[in-house]
Amino acid sequence: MTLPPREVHELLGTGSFSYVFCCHVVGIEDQVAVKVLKQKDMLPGRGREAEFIQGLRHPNLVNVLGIVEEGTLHYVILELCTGGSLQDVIHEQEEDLWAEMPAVERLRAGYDIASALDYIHQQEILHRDIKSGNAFLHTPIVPGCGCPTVKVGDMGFARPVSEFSGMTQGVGTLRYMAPEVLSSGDYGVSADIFSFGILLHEMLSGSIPFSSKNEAALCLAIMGGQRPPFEELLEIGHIGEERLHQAWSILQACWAEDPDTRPTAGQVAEMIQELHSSLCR
Ligand SMILES: Nc1ncnc2c1ncn2[C@@H]1O[C@H](COP(=O)(O)OP(=O)(O)OP(=O)(O)O)[C@@H](O)[C@H]1O
Repeated sequence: MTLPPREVHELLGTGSFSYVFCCHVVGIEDQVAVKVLKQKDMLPGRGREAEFIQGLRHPNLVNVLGIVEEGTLHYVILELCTGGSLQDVIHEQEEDLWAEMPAVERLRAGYDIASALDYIHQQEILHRDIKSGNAFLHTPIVPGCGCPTVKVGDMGFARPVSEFSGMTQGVGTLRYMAPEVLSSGDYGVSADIFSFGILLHEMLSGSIPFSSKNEAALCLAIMGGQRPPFEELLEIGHIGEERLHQAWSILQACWAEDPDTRPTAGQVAEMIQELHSSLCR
């Protein structure tokens, strides 16, 4: 399938591996994001794996609408998200809209990501790069109107999980990496749960995970059992002591040292939903 861009509107952003443009493409009415890859080998998945990724459909995923190889040009056609990444809105936007976002909405946003993870894990796919830079707001934040739908994107490192062998190649983003990924041992879907725990803490607290550490110190800290601090969670606002501790236990379960004791994405989604409902009462 080829879907050449019909009209290129604007550069949405650049990543380490790509340039992303807002475009109209032949055969799709809505505007899309076209991610032009700097290197061919960064195309998500290969062969059967690419089919896997294109077949994924979930309301909390940046759905992949096409993967195109045309001569020297390699690009991925994605659902367009106009609200920026969570990394942008939490740490980089001047308006500080995230600081105003109520705890209940931050939890809802966390639920969106856990639901997407639950779905891809059920399809036996491991994301391998869960972080705030890879979670996108479908539409921009409108002050006082809650958090727009969050969609998990960037499946560049995603791979199908084989029942019989765990992954051994450590990929992802250091500050979100599970200890077993850093130590290059076998890892599986529970490594995504660890990264999700770090991301959820970032969403609830508004703090950059392990902000002051250099790479070597960061590796040692994570492998030595260090995690983001409880005190930063107090930034979530007044949700009461019991709920604060409930949120803390969800985080601790996700980033447990032993991957086998971490909850599944479905269980995490349920725990977040329970806490969210108690805040809505
Ligand atoms: N679906 C999308 N809709 C709108 N903008 C997008 C979309 N996907 C990516 N972008 C924009 O393009 C930028 C780069 O995308 P992305 O982070 O996925 O690239 P990458 O090459 O995988 O880089 P990195 O590994 O550094 O994150 C994002 O920060 C965002 O601004």
